[in-house]
Amino acid sequence: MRYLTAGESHGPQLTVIIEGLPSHLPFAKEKIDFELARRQKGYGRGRRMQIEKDQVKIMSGVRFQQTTGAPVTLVIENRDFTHWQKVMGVDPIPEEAEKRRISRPRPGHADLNGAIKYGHRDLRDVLERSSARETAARVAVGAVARLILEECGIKLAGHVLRIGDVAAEPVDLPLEEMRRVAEDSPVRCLDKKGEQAMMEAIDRAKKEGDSLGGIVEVVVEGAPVGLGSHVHWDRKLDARIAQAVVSINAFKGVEFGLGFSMASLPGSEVHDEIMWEEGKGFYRATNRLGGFEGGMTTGEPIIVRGVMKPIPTLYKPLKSVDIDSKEPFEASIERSDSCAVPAACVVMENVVAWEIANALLEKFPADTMMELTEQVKRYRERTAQF
Ligand SMILES: Cc1cc2nc3c(=O)[nH]c(=O)nc-3n(C[C@H](O)[C@H](O)[C@H](O)COP(=O)(O)O)c2cc1C
Ligand SMILES: C=C(O[C@@H]1CC(C(=O)O)=C[C@@H](OP(=O)(O)O)[C@H]1O)C(=O)O
Repeated sequence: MRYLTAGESHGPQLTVIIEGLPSHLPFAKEKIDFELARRQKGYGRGRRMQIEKDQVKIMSGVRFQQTTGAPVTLVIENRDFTHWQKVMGVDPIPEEAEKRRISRPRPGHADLNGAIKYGHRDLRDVLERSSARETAARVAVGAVARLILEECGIKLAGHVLRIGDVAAEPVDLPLEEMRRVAEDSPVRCLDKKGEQAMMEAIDRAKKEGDSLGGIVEVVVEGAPVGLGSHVHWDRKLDARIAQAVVSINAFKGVEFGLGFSMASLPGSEVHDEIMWEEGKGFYRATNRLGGFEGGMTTGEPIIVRGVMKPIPTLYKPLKSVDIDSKEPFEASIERSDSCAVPAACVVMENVVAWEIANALLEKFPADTMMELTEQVKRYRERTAQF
């Protein structure tokens, strides 16, 4: 499968085309809209989220609530466009565009590099596309992937482990419960004390005109052994997930299982001992590697964490240089998120879902969902007997 997204943050809409979906996938629009609504929530978001009400319009590839096998086109409207038509319409009004031209790049955003690379004198030509508004499109794609995973008995959930200097206490919950507790939390945190402290940290940062990043964890259960491959670098599924996670706006790092702490541990405290049981087949005694060996799933839960840097647009300005006058300035801004880690958690869940669904369809090529689910079922039976 593959997909493309298009659309600017303040343009009329985001558009997604997904190609390679099997036919007869029950296409539940309400489940896609549910994921989009989840992404809009979260403590620390700015005013833009009060304007948008993200929902997909299905424009192709679906009839009578099922995929046909043809490319699926989804559209998400930008309600804010009505306020930006003069500068974002196809026929912009030159005086208006000049009046609202941006020449002051923000440290930490794509503004300056993008302008130099693409030769723009209006930084809007960069920021419109580099905006994390695009993650709404990727969440819609991931939500479609989740529909496939659901049919194949694969589930996932995400939660926030850290915001700024506040770390959540470890809470061990079954996946469904984890999902429910995270959903009820304004910061998607499983630990109630941590949740409160995180919200206070966001309030403090906001008051000081600053922003916060954090750490998000996603857990996937039910992925069969052997998704991905050791035979070539670009077929390693952990590597693909890593790319997908670091491609989320402001994500700077990724780790699996014990992650970076593996560096200071001996092998005997990192590798997961192999066990075997009649009927169940092979399994690991522990899951310290987070579900991957050799770029392939082990059959244990996938545990992946991503780190998000603090939001670059600050009310407390950082020093920068105007691209026209070359004079230093301290930026002032209209609006921004102070912390988008809870929203980014939903984005991460969905980009991971896409990578797993894609790997599933590489291992079990299928034109129809019946072909896919049958292959997965037979393979699970075979691997239990291995
Ligand atoms: C859900 C989400 C919301 C974001 N909101 C903002 C925002 O309001 N203001 C901002 O400057 N950056 C925001 N960002 C981060 C920028 O989009 C990101 O830092 C920018 O595209 C530069 O890319 P990089 O940080 O990956 O280098 C957000 C990121 C995510 C995932
Ligand atoms: C629009 C979204 O996030 C935006 C991501 C973003 C950025 O620079 O990444 C900047 C802000 O945009 P605006 O300046 O219009 O308020 C966020 O609101 C969204 O998540 O849907």
